[in-house]
Amino acid sequence: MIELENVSHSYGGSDLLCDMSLRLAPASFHFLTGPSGAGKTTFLKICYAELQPSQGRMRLFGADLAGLDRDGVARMRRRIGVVHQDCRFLDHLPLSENITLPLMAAGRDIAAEERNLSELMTWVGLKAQAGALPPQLSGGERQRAALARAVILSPDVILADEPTGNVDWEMSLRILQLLIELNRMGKTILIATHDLNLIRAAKTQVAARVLRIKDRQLHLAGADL
Ligand SMILES: Nc1ncnc2c1ncn2[C@@H]1O[C@H](COP(=O)(O)OP(=O)(O)OP(=O)(O)O)[C@@H](O)[C@H]1O
Repeated sequence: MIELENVSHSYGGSDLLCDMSLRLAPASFHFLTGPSGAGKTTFLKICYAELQPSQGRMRLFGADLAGLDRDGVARMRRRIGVVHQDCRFLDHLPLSENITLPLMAAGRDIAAEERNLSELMTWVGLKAQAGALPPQLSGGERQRAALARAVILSPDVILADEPTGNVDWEMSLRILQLLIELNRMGKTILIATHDLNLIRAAKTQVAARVLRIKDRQLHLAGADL
């Protein structure tokens, strides 16, 4: 699904990520952890081709990114749903319109997707909030809405950057459960998080691999987590 080969990244000449290789297999479940500022968001941006690494090779769904034109990259990116750390809603648009924005961007007929939207809003428990504006939502509602938007195009891979960052434990477990359900439907999941308890909770239900960024390197964490 996503393959990084000897990928490194620097900002302004200062090394952040060094020589990282990773292969996310279909229907796999991964966590990415590491201290604040270690480069987790940067790593995710490379994975969904928002950022081109300073060095190394990237393959999305078997295609080498270096050989794709802009349209080709955009096509590959549509197969990846992203839950951003800050949710990134347009505050003047109702929630339902925020969630359908990726459909518009992909040139799909929104009217034909009404049932899809309705099922998705029910799935994330936000049917009653469809007409609300993003600033009127709680943190947990925003995170679930961001997840709904990330999956509206039925992506093969979901990348989530701190999807439980600002919510209590009960809501964290609810969001985790949604991601586990997506994985059981065959989606590949990569979650960046600081929350080791969340990782422990997931490991009771799925065979999750835990990656850690430490000293600019990517490590596979042991079972001692
Ligand atoms: N566009 C940028 N230009 C320059 N430096 C950047 C840029 N984006 C991030 N950085 C720096 O790279 C480092 C890693 O940032 P990043 O957001 O990837 O870390 P993170 O592990 O996700 O952090 P956190 O857990 O706090 O969200 C930070 O020192 C940050 O200031």
